[in-house]
Amino acid sequence: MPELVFFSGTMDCGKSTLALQIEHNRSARGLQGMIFTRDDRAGAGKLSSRLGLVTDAVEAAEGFDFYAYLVGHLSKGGRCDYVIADEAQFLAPEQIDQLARVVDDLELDVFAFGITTDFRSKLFPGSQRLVELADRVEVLQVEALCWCGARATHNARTVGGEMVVEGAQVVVGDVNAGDEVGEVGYEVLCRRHHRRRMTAATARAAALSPDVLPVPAEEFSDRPTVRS
Ligand SMILES: Nc1ncnc2c1ncn2[C@@H]1O[C@H](COP(=O)(O)OP(=O)(O)O)[C@@H](O)[C@H]1O
Ligand SMILES: Cc1cn([C@H]2C[C@H](O)[C@@H](COP(=O)(O)O)O2)c(=O)[nH]c1=O
Repeated sequence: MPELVFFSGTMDCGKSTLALQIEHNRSARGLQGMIFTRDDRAGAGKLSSRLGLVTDAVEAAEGFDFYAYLVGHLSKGGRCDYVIADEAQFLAPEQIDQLARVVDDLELDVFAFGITTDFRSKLFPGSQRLVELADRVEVLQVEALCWCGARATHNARTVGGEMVVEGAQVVVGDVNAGDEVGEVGYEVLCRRHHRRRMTAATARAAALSPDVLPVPAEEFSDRPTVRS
């Protein structure tokens, strides 16, 4: 039975790499996939992984109709054995409905890849629809880590290294960026540090702050004794 599968995780957990691996393994067996993406960091019509691999893809911009596109392709004698859709969080809910229709009516597997929540830890509309419609939601196994070493579960947007909670939902960008003043970047965090808005940079700054350095004993002398 063909399936709609949503491969989900934080930024930088290997979603695009897995998309490229699925594509590689299937094409190695003579299957022909149709690859879609939207607003990849590498530019329009590209599906790229931080491991350095990149492939051409059809840019599924706003208003793009997946079902109509694939019906058009097949009816012109084109071949398509499966579908890959990367950066699926950016798709509109109607486009996810079209992908479900591709599975049900065209009987093609659809593998969608994307982050579930935005920098405010709110669902992207496309990801919400995928959770609602997918036959399976697969959380990626290679876990991205928070600076504290815990599993990263949330995506933070940073400006000058500090986490921000205001701004447009969609701002294309990357992790390991945003350290310069005014520069937007992203950082994956565990929930605890996302809630506390504590990024690697602010944690580092706090650790260096005189407030948390060991305080000489005489400075405590005028403080009341804490009873246990
Ligand atoms: N230099 C590197 N060596 C080994 N693995 C790397 C390197 N750079 C990135 N990676 C791996 O690639 C993952 C990011 O892959 P990518 O497919 O771009 O992520 P996503 O699409 O989920 O944002 C990282 O979590 C890491 O496991
Ligand atoms: C959290 C968050 C992310 N984005 C953007 C930033 C990147 O361009 C993509 C995620 O790509 P990845 O391959 O998963 O790293 O999404 C955004 O626009 N808004 C956000 O809140």
